[in-house]
Amino acid sequence: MIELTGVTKIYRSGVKAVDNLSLTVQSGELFGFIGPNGAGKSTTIKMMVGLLEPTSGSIKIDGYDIRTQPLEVKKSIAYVPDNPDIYEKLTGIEYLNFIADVYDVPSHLRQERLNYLLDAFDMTNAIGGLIEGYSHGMRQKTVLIGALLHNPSVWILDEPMVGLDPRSAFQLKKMMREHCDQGHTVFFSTHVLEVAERLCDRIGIIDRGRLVACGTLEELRHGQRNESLEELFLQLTDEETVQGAQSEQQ
Ligand SMILES: Nc1ncnc2c1ncn2[C@@H]1O[C@H](COP(=O)(O)OP(=O)(O)OP(=O)(O)O)[C@@H](O)[C@H]1O
Repeated sequence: MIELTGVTKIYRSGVKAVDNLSLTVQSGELFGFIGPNGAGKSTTIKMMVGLLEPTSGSIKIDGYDIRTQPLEVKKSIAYVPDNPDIYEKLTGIEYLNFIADVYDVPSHLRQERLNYLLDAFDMTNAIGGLIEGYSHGMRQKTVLIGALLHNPSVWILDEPMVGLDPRSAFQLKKMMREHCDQGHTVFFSTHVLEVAERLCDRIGIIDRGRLVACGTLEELRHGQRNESLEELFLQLTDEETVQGAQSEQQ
């Protein structure tokens, strides 16, 4: 379960990247987080995983507060950043063993999970090679495998499908769904609205740091028409529409 309450982030530059964001993702839910470039998705995610400190507000993951119980949170989560920048001078398997050591994954479980994940992402043959020789997609898959190795309950993934080939993307989406069906939680950001539309139980739309909509697709449509998520997204994040609605309320 993920709980954000009144979370705001103002960077030193003065940019308010996230503005009083509150949302809850229940256990068993697959939650998609979408928004235009620069809307505040990665900033929100970095605060959820403890890489950035919120200016105000609180964040709890599986009941643990990221500010006061950061280690408990980090044991409970898988984090995949928006860019797979990893140690190039290691081989894939050296990197994964390093991550498994950091997370204290026992050796018998380590081998079992490695075999499963390497096979699932078609990386078994490549994992002995140096990361500097990997393509973007291979690096992304190595990061994903590392993030899932300690079998965390809450997956927090920043644009995880970028660079993945169709088979790997399919595999990841299947694993995300299965993880939630087992009662766990997945929160991921994406620009691919069709994926969010088809995969997610609920969707949050962030624009200029504010959560402008949150709910099931049906709820986002307000029960009115059969609008696609793309149409809803364009309406909700259109500057003129938003300004018009705001001035009507005043
Ligand atoms: N380290 C930083 N210092 C100052 N401002 C930042 C920093 N990182 C992000 N920002 C600003 O915060 C705002 C939100 O950025 P963020 O990266 O969270 O957006 P995003 O929704 O993830 O965007 P994208 O879809 O392009 O990845 C933007 O205005 C961005 O310029």
